[in-house]
Amino acid sequence: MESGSWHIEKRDISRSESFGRDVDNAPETGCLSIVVLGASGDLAKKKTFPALYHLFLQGFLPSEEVHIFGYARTKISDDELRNRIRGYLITDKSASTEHLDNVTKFLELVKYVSGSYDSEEGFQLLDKEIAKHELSKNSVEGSSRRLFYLALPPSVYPSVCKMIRHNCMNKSDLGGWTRIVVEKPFGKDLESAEQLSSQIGQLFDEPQIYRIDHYLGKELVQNLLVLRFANRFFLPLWNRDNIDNVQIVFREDFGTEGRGGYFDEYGIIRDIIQNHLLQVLCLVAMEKPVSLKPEHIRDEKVKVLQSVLPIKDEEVVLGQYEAYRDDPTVPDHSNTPTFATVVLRIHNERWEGVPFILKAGKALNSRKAEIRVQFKDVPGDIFKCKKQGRNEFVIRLQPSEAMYMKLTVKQPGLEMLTVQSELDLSYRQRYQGVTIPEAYERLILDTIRGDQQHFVRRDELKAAWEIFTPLLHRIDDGEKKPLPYKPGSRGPEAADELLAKAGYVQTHGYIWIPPTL
Ligand SMILES: NC(=O)C1=CN([C@@H]2O[C@H](COP(=O)(O)OP(=O)(O)OC[C@H]3O[C@@H](n4cnc5c(N)ncnc54)[C@H](OP(=O)(O)O)[C@@H]3O)[C@@H](O)[C@H]2O)C=CC1
Ligand SMILES: O=C1O[C@H](COP(=O)(O)O)[C@@H](O)[C@H](O)[C@H]1O
Repeated sequence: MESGSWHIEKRDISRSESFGRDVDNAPETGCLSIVVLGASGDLAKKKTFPALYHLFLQGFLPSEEVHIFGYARTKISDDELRNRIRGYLITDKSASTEHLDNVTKFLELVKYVSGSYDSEEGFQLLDKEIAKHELSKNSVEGSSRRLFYLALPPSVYPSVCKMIRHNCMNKSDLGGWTRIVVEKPFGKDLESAEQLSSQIGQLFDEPQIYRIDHYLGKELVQNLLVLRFANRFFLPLWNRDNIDNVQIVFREDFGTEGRGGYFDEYGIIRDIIQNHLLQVLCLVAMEKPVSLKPEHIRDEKVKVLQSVLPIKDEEVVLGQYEAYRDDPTVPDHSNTPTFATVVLRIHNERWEGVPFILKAGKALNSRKAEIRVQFKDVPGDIFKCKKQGRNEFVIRLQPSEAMYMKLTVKQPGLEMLTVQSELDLSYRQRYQGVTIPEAYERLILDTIRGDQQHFVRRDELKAAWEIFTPLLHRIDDGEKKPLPYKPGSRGPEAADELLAKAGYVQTHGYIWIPPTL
């Protein structure tokens, strides 16, 4: 099979082979209604509907049980919504007839309901449509499952949740369920996030709320626990005695591209660092959980977050790319950072003194996300090879998923010379023909299965906002200003200087090249 193409493999939705999944959650069948609120938006068309399509293809959304509803204010017909979605599912003009047929079958499951986010009428109509579908599938009252995916700006979460609670709940607690999925950014600071949490918490119980962070659905992020706790050689090395510094990096080689209005309100720290990168940090730094049960894992993540010390001003570099303000939806005097490097310090026995450097930026020179663990120098270096670089363990989240270990070896030949090389596990090469699922696909499947392991718990979210709120307020008040940088560059030079000050030693003359097949 070609790499990147889809395995069309019918699977039993209730069959769960993953570790750590609660047995209580096991077989879940019955009529399933998936409602995408904000169906007219960017996330819905780019991520949510394509993820649902791929789940459908693999047999996780059987047409005899499932119906998908799009809901938004825009007045369009079922067919107009279907055509919009079709455009994102069929990108290739030479798509096979099988692919076209599959898309058509999938789109037959999709219906559109138009209504506002704060009026009963729209949601009553939605409820009527869901009930009609449930009836047509002979669902017994109380055994139907309703999943509401809020692909919406957070400002409308409270009213939408209220409308769902009052008008669209699964009719009985016997059997079925009602769950809601909420997107980030969940709030703008500690106070607003807590307020949002209380508002939603009054309407839904915590097990019904799925706070999605799509980085938790990425293959190599999901691999972190296995890597750390199922491999003997990482156990003794993963601490302050051996590790000098850790970098968690997100780079994009494009700017805010049509999302300037949204982005300017949030900035790179709220968009990427406070959620995606911090979640990755938790998995890199946490202690071994008692088991793989979601609550055990999330307990350990919260402990890491609560051990993070207040961020020091001198350990932050902000940037804003030139031309960012050319976007007509961005104010002329915007102080919003599109780049940030922030050093976090974890005050516990394992990590005292080890900087965790979180770096994220838009309009940079490349697109990639990775974790770079740099080890300390070898004591008593008889080969005098320190200059060639330190050992590093790199986990490349995207693109070209890989993990590689940079190490020093003898240069092949007659001379006793050392050289930097790597032990390389590149997924495309090692797992040829294996399709790596999209993060959203995995996470939506988890919500259907009732698995909260890869979702953010309320106390986790609170601890995350506690770390960044003071810095965010200083930026919002204009006390801390971003430095300009050229689009297509590495970001402000001051960020590299901060990296060096934090202890990162760059290996010159060595570049890892992903192997080609
Ligand atoms: N787009 C992306 O790549 C990502 C987005 N997210 C998050 O997902 C959520 C949705 O994002 P996205 O799809 O980009 O957002 P959009 O701005 O595209 O909004 C989605 C839909 O919500 C409705 N809407 C927009 N603004 C308002 C408003 N002020 N009041 C009421 N309704 C409004 C519109 O539908 P209508 O007018 O038809 O009702 C729109 O089609 C957000 O929380 C975002 O942060 C998370 C990760 C990535
Ligand atoms: O959440 C977001 O993520 C995307 C990047 O996601 P990725 O999976 O492509 O790495 C980012 O572009 C967007 O600004 C942000 O809201």
